[in-house]
Amino acid sequence: MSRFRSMDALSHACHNLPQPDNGARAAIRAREAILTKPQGSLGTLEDLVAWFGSWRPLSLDTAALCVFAGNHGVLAQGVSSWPGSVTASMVGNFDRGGAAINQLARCADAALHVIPVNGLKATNDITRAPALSEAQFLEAVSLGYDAVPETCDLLALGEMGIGNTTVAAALSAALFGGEGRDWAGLGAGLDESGIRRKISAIDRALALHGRDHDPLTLARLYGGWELAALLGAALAARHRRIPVLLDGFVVTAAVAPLALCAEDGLAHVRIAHYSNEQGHRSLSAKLGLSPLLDLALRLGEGSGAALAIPLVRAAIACHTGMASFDDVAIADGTNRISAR
Ligand SMILES: Cc1cc2ncn([C@H]3O[C@H](COP(=O)(O)O)[C@@H](O)[C@H]3O)c2cc1C
Ligand SMILES: O=C(O)c1cccnc1
Repeated sequence: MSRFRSMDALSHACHNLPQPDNGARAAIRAREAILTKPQGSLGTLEDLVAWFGSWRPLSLDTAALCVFAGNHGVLAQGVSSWPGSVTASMVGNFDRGGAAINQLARCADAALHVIPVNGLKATNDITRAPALSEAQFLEAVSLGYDAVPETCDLLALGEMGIGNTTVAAALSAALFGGEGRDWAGLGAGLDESGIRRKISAIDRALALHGRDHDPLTLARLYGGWELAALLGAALAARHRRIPVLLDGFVVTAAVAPLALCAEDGLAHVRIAHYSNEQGHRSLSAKLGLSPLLDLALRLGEGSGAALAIPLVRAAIACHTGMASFDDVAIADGTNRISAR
């Protein structure tokens, strides 16, 4: 039985969210100002620690990286240069430790959880029918919600699903406006004719389902198994006050409906990097979020999210480990460091 038994129950959970602790944030900002450095000189690290500390205490013992995998009926429209069987092959590769994400998770000291959704059986083709029924959508959101480890201080999110840049583009267009050509990118490597098929598939899906639905229904109509699970995981993290690092275009599109359900619905997330997938910059701008890194990645899997975990660790280490100007004055007797 799904945790969320109806769209209303899910909608209620998306509209009633814990809020950041603004007192904790202000205390962090105040301490930042007395640490032994010029004001503001740690830039985005100062923003990161204030963000993290508005959700939970400043220690990062356990980082978890959840990668959800799913397949897509829209592949029948020739929108990817890879067959759907590659999704299962890559899940096997993740399990054996041979993928990029295995190496990046290890470098980040993050526990990698790979979660195939619906036995990797595909959604409907969104050019012909809703991606998922309500029951299927609720099942996938619930699975994602329950996949977030009980004990983790930071959650990074990734995905694997051949064809999923097409459904992420369609969902982005449905949520924020525009056509296929505004949101379709190269995905895992498409040629000219492939891009034309992708744009056409997105436009036909938009014509079929329309945009005049609530954000969760749009996620159900256009998204897919792993996108719904990602939304559930981001929602669980919010309810448990766990900060979240999003990966690239697909993960950002998957959780974007939360931002439209409630003002500040994504206050607990940061986008880890600018993906080179076309559409990610506009999507980040629509959400009012500035990605942390710009490394020209266009992989998915959670690669960018894993790379940003050490930044959060670094931000917390500076804030908690640095001496204040008063500490220095006391330690060396008289020599207070001060501006002339
Ligand atoms: C070998 C391989 C490994 C990947 N790892 C992530 N993706 C990425 O590419 C897919 C999306 O691209 P599209 O929409 O064009 O199919 C997703 O699985 C995404 O995670 C991969 C793709 C391939 C082929
Ligand atoms: O940014 C992404 O999420 C992405 C980019 C290319 C391929 N798959 C995913």
